[in-house]
Amino acid sequence: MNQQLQKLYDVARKPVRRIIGLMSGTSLDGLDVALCQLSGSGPDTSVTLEQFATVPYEDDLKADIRGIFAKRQIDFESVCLLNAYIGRLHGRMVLDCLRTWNLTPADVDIVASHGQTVYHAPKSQHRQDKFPNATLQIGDGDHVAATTGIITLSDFRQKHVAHGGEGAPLAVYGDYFIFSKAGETRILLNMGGIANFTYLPASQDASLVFTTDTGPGNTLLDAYARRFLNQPFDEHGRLAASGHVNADLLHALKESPFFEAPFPKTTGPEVFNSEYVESAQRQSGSVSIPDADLMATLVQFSADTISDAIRRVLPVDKTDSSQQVRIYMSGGGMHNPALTNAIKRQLPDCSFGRTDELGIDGDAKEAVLFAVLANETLAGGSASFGEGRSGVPTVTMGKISFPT
Ligand SMILES: Nc1ncnc2c1ncn2[C@@H]1O[C@H](COP(=O)(O)OP(=O)(O)OP(=O)(O)O)[C@@H](O)[C@H]1O
Ligand SMILES: CC(=O)N[C@H]1[C@@H]2OC[C@@H](O2)[C@@H](O)[C@@H]1O[C@H](C)C(=O)O
Repeated sequence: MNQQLQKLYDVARKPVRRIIGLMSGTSLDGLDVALCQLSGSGPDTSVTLEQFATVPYEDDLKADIRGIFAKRQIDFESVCLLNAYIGRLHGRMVLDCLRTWNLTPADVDIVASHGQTVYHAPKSQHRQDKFPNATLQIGDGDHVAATTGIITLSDFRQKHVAHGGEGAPLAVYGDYFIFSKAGETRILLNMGGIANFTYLPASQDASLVFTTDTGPGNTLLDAYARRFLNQPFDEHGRLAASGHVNADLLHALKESPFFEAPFPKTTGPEVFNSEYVESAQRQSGSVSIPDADLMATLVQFSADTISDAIRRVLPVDKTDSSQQVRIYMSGGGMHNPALTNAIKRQLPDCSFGRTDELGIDGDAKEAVLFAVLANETLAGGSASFGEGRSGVPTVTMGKISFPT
């Protein structure tokens, strides 16, 4: 037998596994590296976050990725080169983190690598009958495995698509196992480039849980922070806080059919980008509003569409205290008070916290998710999310790369 297969078998049978989860999201800020200890599987999964780091991307890498990111027409050679380059780079970033943490690759069982999403095209968006839902992540797992010497699971989204899903959001598969609690309805709200939430009812009924994207989180705010401030983001939402919401523009921004579509659904910067904003500005006669007003309106747009989506799952009876809902925030948007305060104003019946209070640093949550998905593929696989449910297929995800 191939010795690597034996190793994989041994890892799957270990009582406790050490898995490094890697996530590089739509914000292109860097690679999130989460060293996790995992035991059990399915609803019995237990995860401890041992170490976490975000390794920032250099400006030239950001520019290279932006050259192909979420664009319909690109230089195809760049995709080919970046696929190998990002895989090797992520591998080297893992090695750097391990050195900082005084660990060696031999101390780690598995790397779980999301890669870099470069294009996301659910059928609702591409609207071409003969093609299924589609999504593409690059940064090939063989390069991560060969660079680190650690068995790597990668490309988690394709199996989801193969079973009729949109390849995202996958958060439900981790959130349900780690964060659901009998007797408390929880909403796990992640505000990255795109915002999404997982609904975890107090009943813990697996057939009711789901994750859905809600629309833009920070992606439009970042695009205009680069333009207006020459900064990667509007620190603490200061520019937004100094402006006024333009009601006509806000109304035009909310016109996309995405917001009316049923859950679960996904989107990306392929739809919500500066062309989208410019078109809404033309439509609403707000092309020359001050920079601060545009930023304030974009924050309100993210906050309203997040709150509107969450409101759809809130219990109707507000007087029943057992039905109170707590929202646990994660992702970079939780650091932007202009955004979080606007959401809190829209959802006065909910209480708010961060996933940190549940033991997982909100900045690390998505990287931890991929460690949990890898754990499930190796050691679990029997948990069901309700047969035949649209958008939440019962599958395990990730392709296996041996280092040699
Ligand atoms: N101090 C801050 N003030 C304002 N915004 C912030 C701050 N810190 C982080 N952010 C926002 O968070 C973003 C990074 O968020 P995160 O790392 O969660 O995104 P991501 O993982 O790339 O996105 P996605 O979940 O869509 O893949 C930044 O680009 C910025 O918009
Ligand atoms: C295609 C893709 O990369 N989608 C990301 C993105 O970032 C946030 C949101 O859009 C979410 O749907 C997803 O990532 C998280 C980790 C998920 O799958 O749950």
